[in-house]
Amino acid sequence: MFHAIGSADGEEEKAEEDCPELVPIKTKQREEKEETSRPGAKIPVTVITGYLGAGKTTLLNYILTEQHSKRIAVILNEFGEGSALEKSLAVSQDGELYEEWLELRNGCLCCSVKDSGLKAIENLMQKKGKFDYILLETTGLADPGAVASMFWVDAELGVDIYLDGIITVVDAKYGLNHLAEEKPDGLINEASRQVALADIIILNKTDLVSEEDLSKLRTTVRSTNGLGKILETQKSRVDLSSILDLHAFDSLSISLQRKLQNVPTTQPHLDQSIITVTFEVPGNAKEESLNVYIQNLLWEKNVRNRDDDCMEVIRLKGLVSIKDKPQQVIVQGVHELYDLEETPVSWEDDSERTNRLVLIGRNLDKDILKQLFIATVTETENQTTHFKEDQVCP
Ligand SMILES: Nc1nc2c(ncn2[C@@H]2O[C@H](COP(=O)(O)OP(=O)(O)OP(=O)(O)O)[C@@H](O)[C@H]2O)c(=O)[nH]1
Ligand SMILES: [Zn+2]
Repeated sequence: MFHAIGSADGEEEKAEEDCPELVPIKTKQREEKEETSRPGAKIPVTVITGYLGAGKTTLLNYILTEQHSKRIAVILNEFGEGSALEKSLAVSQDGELYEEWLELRNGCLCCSVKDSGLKAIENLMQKKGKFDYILLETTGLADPGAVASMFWVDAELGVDIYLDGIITVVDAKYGLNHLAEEKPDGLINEASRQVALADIIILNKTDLVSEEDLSKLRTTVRSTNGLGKILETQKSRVDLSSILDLHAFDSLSISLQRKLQNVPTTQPHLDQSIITVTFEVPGNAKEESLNVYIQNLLWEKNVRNRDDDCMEVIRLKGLVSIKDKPQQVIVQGVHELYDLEETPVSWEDDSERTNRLVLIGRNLDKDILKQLFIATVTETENQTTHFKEDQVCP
């Protein structure tokens, strides 16, 4: 795991008292299940994000109340203003609001937290054996990158859990407005950031829009994130198997190569919008050179496009060939964090070795990014004038 100094410190320490103790409602059936859970197995965490009111809690409530065979621990974000559903979930037998772990009839656990989900997860991990999956809802304005980074950086958590994927719920009616919103400071708006980071994008509330409007939204979302899978729902009713166990961040995603091959470079659909860029460069890269390439983009931020705007990479995914490594290597990046991980798959022969990268972000120029990567593989000087070592972007 590589991360820039000072990049992804969590806002921990706050939610200690939010999730004190589990309400014990033990059943015989549950105890039998506990015995069957494998000791030492890592628990997947799926982060659920999406703009205010998009349908995140609706999705979690659906999962909490539906009958399924999974034992899922759900961490809801702070109670929204007057959301009846959220409150009803958190009401105890004597009608008082609780902020603690509740064990539900279908095997799920539930908790609501105020600030960072990190403490809640630490508390939750003490109840190991009672669940096999964690779903975490972020607040509507959250940058899911920060939440996702938390699972990468926190080594103590890392031994028990892993980030399975990021789901972004988009409001079909207001999603386009949210995506087009211009921030006065020129920063990328939250809605776009959330879509850019997603492995799964759920276009929810399709009952409220015409097929024409839905199609516009679909096109815009696709142009932002060419990699994520798009699902369409009403009341966030989605087949659980299509959103869980994605292994989006680890080397178990063996189908990654095939998946990456089908990702096209997209055209911007909104001013200043985020796009997806993909390219392939044959050959091997030295590990150090590859690190420099990625770090220039994610840390140094000294790569610019033709208009001299800084390239901002939000998500990076790729399959690369590293010199002297027989196995294919996955590269994953979220904001300033990235990771290189060997897959169990070996390159068959040298002629097959290639690097395929997918970058999602703003001001990206495919030709420049590719040219810089070719220089990385061939170990030639950076010919491009768009690489400015001494000019760091704000
Ligand atoms: N018409 C319609 N309404 C929906 C649908 N899904 C959710 N809603 C409603 O939209 C409102 C917001 O849903 P929530 O699930 O609370 O949204 P959220 O993303 O958790 O919202 P915050 O946590 O406040 O950011 C609720 O009143 C839901 O009942 C849908 O498919 N169609
Ligand atoms: Zn909510």
